[in-house]
Amino acid sequence: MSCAPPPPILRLHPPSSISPFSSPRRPHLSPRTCPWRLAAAREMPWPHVLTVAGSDSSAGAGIQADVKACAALGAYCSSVITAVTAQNTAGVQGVHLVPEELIREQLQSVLSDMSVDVVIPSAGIIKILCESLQKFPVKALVVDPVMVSTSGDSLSDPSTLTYYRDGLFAMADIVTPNVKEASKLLGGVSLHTIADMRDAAESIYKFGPRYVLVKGGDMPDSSEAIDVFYDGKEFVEFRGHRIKTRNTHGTGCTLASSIAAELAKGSSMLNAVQVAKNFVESALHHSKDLVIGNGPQGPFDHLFRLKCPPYNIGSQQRFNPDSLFLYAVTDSRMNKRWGHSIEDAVKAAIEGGATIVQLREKDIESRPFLEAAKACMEICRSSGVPLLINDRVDIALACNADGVHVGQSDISAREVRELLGPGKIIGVSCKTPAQAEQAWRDGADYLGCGGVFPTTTKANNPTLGFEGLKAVCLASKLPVVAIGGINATNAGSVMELDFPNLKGVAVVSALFDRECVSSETRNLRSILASVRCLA
Ligand SMILES: Nc1ncnc2c1ncn2[C@@H]1O[C@H](COP(=O)(O)OP(=O)(O)OP(=O)(O)O)[C@@H](O)[C@H]1O
Ligand SMILES: Cc1ncc(CO)c(N)n1
Ligand SMILES: [Mg+2]
Repeated sequence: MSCAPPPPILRLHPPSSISPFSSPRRPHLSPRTCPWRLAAAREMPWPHVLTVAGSDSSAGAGIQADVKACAALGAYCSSVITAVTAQNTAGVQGVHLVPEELIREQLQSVLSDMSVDVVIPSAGIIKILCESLQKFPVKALVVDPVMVSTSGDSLSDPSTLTYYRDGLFAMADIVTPNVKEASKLLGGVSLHTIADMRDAAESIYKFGPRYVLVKGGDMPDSSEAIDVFYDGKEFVEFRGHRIKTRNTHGTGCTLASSIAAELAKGSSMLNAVQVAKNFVESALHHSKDLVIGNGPQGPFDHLFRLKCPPYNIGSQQRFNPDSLFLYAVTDSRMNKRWGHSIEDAVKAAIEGGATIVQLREKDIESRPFLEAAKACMEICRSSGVPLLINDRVDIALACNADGVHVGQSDISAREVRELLGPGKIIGVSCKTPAQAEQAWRDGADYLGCGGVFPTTTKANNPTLGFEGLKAVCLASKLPVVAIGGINATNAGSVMELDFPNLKGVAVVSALFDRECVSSETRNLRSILASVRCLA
């Protein structure tokens, strides 16, 4: 149903895969002596975390957890081993430190060869670390002050405390003690309540890190797992469901390396912590009945998503908030009115330059809906445009859609995330800052905010106006797409609002309640582009 010659459309290319590199005997390199390094970095920057930590023979914590968590979240993880521990699901049986000279050599080997974004350092190597980071600066340091494991075993000698407090913390972007570690760092104060955790975060902040996260995984008698975040001014409580399982060995290491992976990928600190917390919770949920070892505390499966059907088919693109620029939302009644099939309407919207598509089909039976969704997936995949399904998680799972959009009365984003897993896009319709806050806590990727203008698409939908849109945008760190009554006449004025997280407009009738969907979309896209360039 093309009505005019199509102009070039936006194509989002999936990242290509990482190439193997570095033989074990390659000499130390410097960027000056290896020009191919710079060229490769420009073509394919790959998020890279270096963990400096101990090996855990049971492979649930330490280096092994870091490598698995980073792999699961799409970052490369190199490792400098500082200690070899003998441990299993019953506890820690032995710790043997690696000689300082060999730690120095490992650091030099990795940092001289690879572009590292984020380092997770350990205590006792501050001097060597400072020397290395002067030569090879990185974006961030995530310090997990490993002293006491969840099993209650000590993993460090008493001098470690001083190393952290008087050295490493001042260099850290974030430090992530558990409650027992926070207590030790503060001379043995007892931590029983959220208020105690806040006080502890405030006191630890004075040692010099930019952010503190006091983890509450080991707080007894709580139905929630609550971590307290402090940025020097404000506190944020990260609340998650407490998963009933024995398999919590390595949650702390996993949380720290997941934060590092997200920072390496370019996230802000708050988002990195939120993604990391959601990841740990999902991993525990999917591993709650796993039986590995005979002791009281087992490991969990970091790569749980490989076993979930939606993830093992092809490679998923990461969500790019810029794809919200021109968001086309279908409506079967409108398609019927104009004699368009869903597939034709989607094809035409993409031809016209839609950057993301949502199938919002309220009056269609499940089977024809799934068939149309599968056909639309093919169209969208081949154009690099993400396809989301409104509300119907079952349809999204069955057609392996890129995500789901839910409203306030649909199942929550947190539950959708449990079903879809961490790789999919989840959007939530929000009208208020409180709803936006909840969506962010539930692990949403973006917010749909409206109706900005009066609309006939949705009955009984209060109009928020620019003020309501502004309140939601300012209250949230998530990307926002404006929706409701947006058309060629008013779209420019929405984009002119220029809130940093307002990424685009979502449109139903101005695209689909028209004869020629592609030319309407093209026209709207050029209006948006005249106000704001797509980054
Ligand atoms: N049972 C659970 N259910 C959900 N989340 C949990 C659970 N246990 C821990 N967490 C979460 O895991 C993360 C790590 O917290 P925790 O306090 O267990 O760290 P840790 O004691 O340093 O871990 P470890 O020593 O086992 O590596 C936190 O975000 C915490 O809220
Ligand atoms: C090696 C190592 N590092 C960290 C932890 C904390 O869980 C552990 N148990 N083992
Ligand atoms: Mg713990």
